[in-house]
Amino acid sequence: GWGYGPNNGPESWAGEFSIADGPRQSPINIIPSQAQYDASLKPLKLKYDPSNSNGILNNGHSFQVDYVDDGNTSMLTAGPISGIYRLRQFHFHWGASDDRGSEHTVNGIKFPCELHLVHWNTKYASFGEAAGQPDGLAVVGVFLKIGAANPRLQNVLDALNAITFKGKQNNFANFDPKTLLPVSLDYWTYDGSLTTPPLLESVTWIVLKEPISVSPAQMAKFRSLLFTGEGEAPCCMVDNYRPPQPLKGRIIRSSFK
Ligand SMILES: NS(=O)(=O)c1ccc(O)c(NC(=O)NCCCCO)c1
Ligand SMILES: [Zn+2]
Repeated sequence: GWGYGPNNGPESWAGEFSIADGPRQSPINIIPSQAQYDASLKPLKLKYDPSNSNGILNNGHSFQVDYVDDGNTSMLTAGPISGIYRLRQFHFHWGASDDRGSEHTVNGIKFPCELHLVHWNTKYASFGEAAGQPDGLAVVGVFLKIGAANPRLQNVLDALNAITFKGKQNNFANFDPKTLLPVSLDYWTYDGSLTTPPLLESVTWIVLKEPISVSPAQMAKFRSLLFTGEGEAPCCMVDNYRPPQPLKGRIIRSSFK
């Protein structure tokens, strides 16, 4: 199956997923000077209920924290979207070293890690249905930048010891993902896709301008995970990022001047 290795990585995904060469693929390189300020863009409204957190899973590509999404208790509204989008999960992408790891880049700069908070449009009946619709998903992307240790990350990182191997999951209760957001919710937004197969072109991307901090020691915790399952030859879960894709005429809008 697809992955991030030399034989099954992003350069090979078009073989099985032809949309990989589609018109609205993600991630992209964001050039702030070329983004268009849109005064009609509203501030993001995020309302999360920590009691909805429903476990942490090593899915063999990243790890994700899943949320109960059978009600409108954890949701994203306003910003560039209309209607209510429910939080489904959050996950990260990171590098083998601090000089790479993010999926979106800014003026060609790679960050060591990128957080994705995944939401789906409640005009559809489920995440799965929404994922196939052009306005089905909204993902908030947050860059992590090397600096002081981030205490907000620590609960998540401490939970990784129990999910080293692909397929491992554990309880992860009462976590408010709002605590992972930076002070400013200024954002860039554009129409894009899932950054992993099936690469569906159903994502309104909302990338925050302000990064959050992560220390080198905390980055090492991300890199302690494995792509591989128990009993398999171990392969470190690192460099699980897709590089930037062609913009193909898309406009990036900014919520800020
Ligand atoms: N990186 S992303 O654009 O925010 C993103 C958000 C939600 C997703 O569902 C995926 N991709 C996905 O689920 N692929 C199926 C198997 C993956 C592991 O089971 C990617
Ligand atoms: Zn992602």
